[in-house]
Amino acid sequence: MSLGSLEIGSRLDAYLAQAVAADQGLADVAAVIAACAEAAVDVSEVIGRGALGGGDLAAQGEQNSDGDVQKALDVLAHQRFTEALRGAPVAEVASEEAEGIMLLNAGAPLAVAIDPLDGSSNIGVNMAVGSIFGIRPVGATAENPLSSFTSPGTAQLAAGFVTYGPATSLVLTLGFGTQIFTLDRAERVFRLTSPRIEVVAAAKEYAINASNARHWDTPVKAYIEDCLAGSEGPLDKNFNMRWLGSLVADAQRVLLRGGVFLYPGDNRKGYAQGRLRLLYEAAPIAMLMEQAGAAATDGANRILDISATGIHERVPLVFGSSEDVACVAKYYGGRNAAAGRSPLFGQRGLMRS
Ligand SMILES: O=P(O)(O)OC[C@H]1O[C@](O)(COP(=O)(O)O)[C@@H](O)[C@@H]1O
Ligand SMILES: [Mg+2]
Ligand SMILES: [Mg+2]
Repeated sequence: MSLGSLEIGSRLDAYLAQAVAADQGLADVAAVIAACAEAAVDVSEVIGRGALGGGDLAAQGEQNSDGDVQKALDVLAHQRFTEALRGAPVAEVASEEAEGIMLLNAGAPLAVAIDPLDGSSNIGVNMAVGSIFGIRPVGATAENPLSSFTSPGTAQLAAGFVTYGPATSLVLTLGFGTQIFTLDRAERVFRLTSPRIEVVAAAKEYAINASNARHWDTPVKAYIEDCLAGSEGPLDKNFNMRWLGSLVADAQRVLLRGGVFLYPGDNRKGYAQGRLRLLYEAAPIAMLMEQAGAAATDGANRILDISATGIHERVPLVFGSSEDVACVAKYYGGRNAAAGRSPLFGQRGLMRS
């Protein structure tokens, strides 16, 4: 489907109506997106009031499924999103903030994986956070709700994330390109502001939490060492580095400016598969990236081809400009960018350690 005559500034509901008019099969998906958008407007208002809201959004509570301490805003966003999804054609929800699969409307056709509040370490310091969702058909085995979530990311019908930053934006795909909508706060509606994102094939910016450098595996150490070498190294370009501590904000920058994001597996206890979760972080972001001409891999496999076996499963995640991601994948394959230097990992100081 193409966007037809929709203009910049069109409301999200008009966009969804046009999608449904072109393909009736998208009606349920559109209803779920509208529910997520409604919840996002409420969450955005709470975040926008900040300390004036009367409560401490960073107040710590219980541990979630992953062992992270939940903050008040994690819980509030989880409640608001699941409440909105209850009013949509959703049978099952896999949320970061709930241990098991939540059963909503029996017999409904869709299942949703959500990270209600992404970038939790930014709560309370007035920095960007977000919400991420991936929408899938309910699995073949109704008695086994997990079956809705064990198909590969290619089964997703739509995916999106909301960034609560200086502006609140909704980055969305229904499988025909990636669009960005911006929240019109006065009217409490999202309006189309970027009809078709096209990520540049290569850029000079990478994002990684460098404080973990000593724990990285050889391919990641080699790649980052070569980034740091700039134009004097095999990659032959000078890089900039950004790490916002919020996957959605880093992903939005990559969509708009290109570059590469890495959260690899590392040698810390519990981090063999990195930190990010396949169902409600990596798979939705991967769909948005691919729909914008970018790529996402775990180093060896396309993220969208990977199937989860549990709802909170982690996966090493590298995404961004297609040539940059392909370059990182070469390092994982034991080669680096410099022709004739393979196998290379004994040649450079960092790699000999
Ligand atoms: O603190 P670290 O290890 O740099 O991890 C940061 C990453 O963790 C996350 O905060 C994980 O998401 P949650 O906040 O939803 O748990 C990402 O948004 C971010 O990219
Ligand atoms: Mg997250
Ligand atoms: Mg979260």
